[in-house]
Amino acid sequence: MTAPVLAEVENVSRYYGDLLAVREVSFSIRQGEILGFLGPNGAGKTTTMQILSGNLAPSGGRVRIAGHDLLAEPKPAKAALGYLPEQPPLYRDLTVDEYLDYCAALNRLPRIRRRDAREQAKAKCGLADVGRRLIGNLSKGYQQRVGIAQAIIHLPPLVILDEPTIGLDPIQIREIRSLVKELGRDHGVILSTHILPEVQAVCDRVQIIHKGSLVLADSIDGLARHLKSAALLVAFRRTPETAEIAALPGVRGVSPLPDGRLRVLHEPDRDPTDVIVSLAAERGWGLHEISPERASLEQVFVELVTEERPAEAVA
Ligand SMILES: Nc1ncnc2c1ncn2[C@@H]1O[C@H](COP(=O)(O)OP(=O)(O)OP(=O)(O)O)[C@@H](O)[C@H]1O
Repeated sequence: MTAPVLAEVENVSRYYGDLLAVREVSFSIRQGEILGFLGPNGAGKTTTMQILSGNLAPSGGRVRIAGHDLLAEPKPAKAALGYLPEQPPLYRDLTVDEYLDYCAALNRLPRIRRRDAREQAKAKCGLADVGRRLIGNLSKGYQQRVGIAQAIIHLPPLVILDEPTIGLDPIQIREIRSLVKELGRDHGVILSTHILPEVQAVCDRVQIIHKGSLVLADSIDGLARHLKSAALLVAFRRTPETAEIAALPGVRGVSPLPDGRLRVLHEPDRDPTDVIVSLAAERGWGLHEISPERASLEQVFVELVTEERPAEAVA
């Protein structure tokens, strides 16, 4: 059975004055998915997250959360989502328990359920031992856990996290990422980030936003496959002069690698594999490896966001 759709975003745009910060963005997320919303600084991630969470009105388009239109039926729509903004709304002078009680009340949980909700959220976020500590005295990593706990205290099906690991040290980053992954078991999660390995480590799907437009929507594996590499890795038993390979049609350059292989850069639509294979047989080069080089996710990201793409290119 297909999991229910938790959020549907249709052609959402947002202007700030004359600046079109988000341009006709559409996507959806189902229960059990962790969707990475990836983009460089200023791409429009926070604006999109604020719109999705009902904190900012779109200039155009529509958002439905758990089947409820966010503008027409804000109460049930907002009850179905939890939101961790880029700047978590923490009160430094409250204890963790006091703050989470307050958040439970804000989310209109019946008084009788608040204590259980607080304890469950603390348990999920690794906060069981710090309920009586002042938030201001906690480490940044623990403060972020409190931020996540407030987002899930009312058990929303959808959780939206805007840059949850920003400003954390490497150990805290690892802990928060594994917490996000755990959240993905019970909730649909939208994770906004500018860090590609974060998406790789945590998400099932990715959407790349650049200058307000989605430039790619794919699975994590699909993202890696998305850009065909325009280079071959070639190994011979008797390596020819690089000039011989460099002279082949479509070849842009040849560079020897430290492990003895050659990296043959070629024009994307002129793969010289067949020519190299037959020449190697003819000239006795002893070809024993020839394979396309796989672009790393970093390369894919850089290529996608540094080239201008028409809107139709969005998957
Ligand atoms: N309140 C605002 N008024 C005017 N322009 C804004 C406002 N908020 C954001 N912008 C602009 O809109 C664009 C998108 O910003 P947004 O914060 O959504 O991007 P982002 O991808 O979240 O980046 P970052 O990670 O740096 O926050 C940027 O050019 C930004 O300067």
